[in-house]
Amino acid sequence: MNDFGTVISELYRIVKERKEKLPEGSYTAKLFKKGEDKILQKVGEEAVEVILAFKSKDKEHAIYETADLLYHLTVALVNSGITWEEVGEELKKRMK
Ligand SMILES: N=c1c2ncn([C@@H]3O[C@H](COP(=O)(O)OP(=O)(O)OP(=O)(O)O)[C@@H](O)[C@H]3O)c2ncn1[C@@H]1O[C@H](COP(=O)(O)O)[C@@H](O)[C@H]1O
Repeated sequence: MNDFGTVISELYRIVKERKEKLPEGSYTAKLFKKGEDKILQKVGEEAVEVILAFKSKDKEHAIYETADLLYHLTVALVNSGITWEEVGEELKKRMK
């Protein structure tokens, strides 16, 4: 069992570093170079893929596509200067 918070924080850190350094050969850097419209388009595409994966009732496929969406959401968050901690705070506020 991994600690989801640790994994998502580490992913955020790596993605942020890619934005700052824009290394050659990095898919993440390529997304940042293409800009916001491309990043948000990928979030939309991956969301549709998540829906299709859940409809397929294939658990492994659903997990794979959910991870893809979370990665692309992380890129969108970094691009907008929003942290997963801020999203977590919003979720916490809703807890009853
Ligand atoms: N978690 C991911 C991750 N999930 C998915 N992907 C990439 O997302 C892409 C999605 O595939 P698609 O077929 O939808 O897109 P595509 O046709 O390749 O490209 P587009 O023209 O549609 O953008 C694939 O190239 C995957 O490799 C990811 N790429 C990177 N990461 C993380 O980001 C970090 C930095 O990686 P680099 O981008 O390689 O530096 C890595 O350490 C990982 O932790």
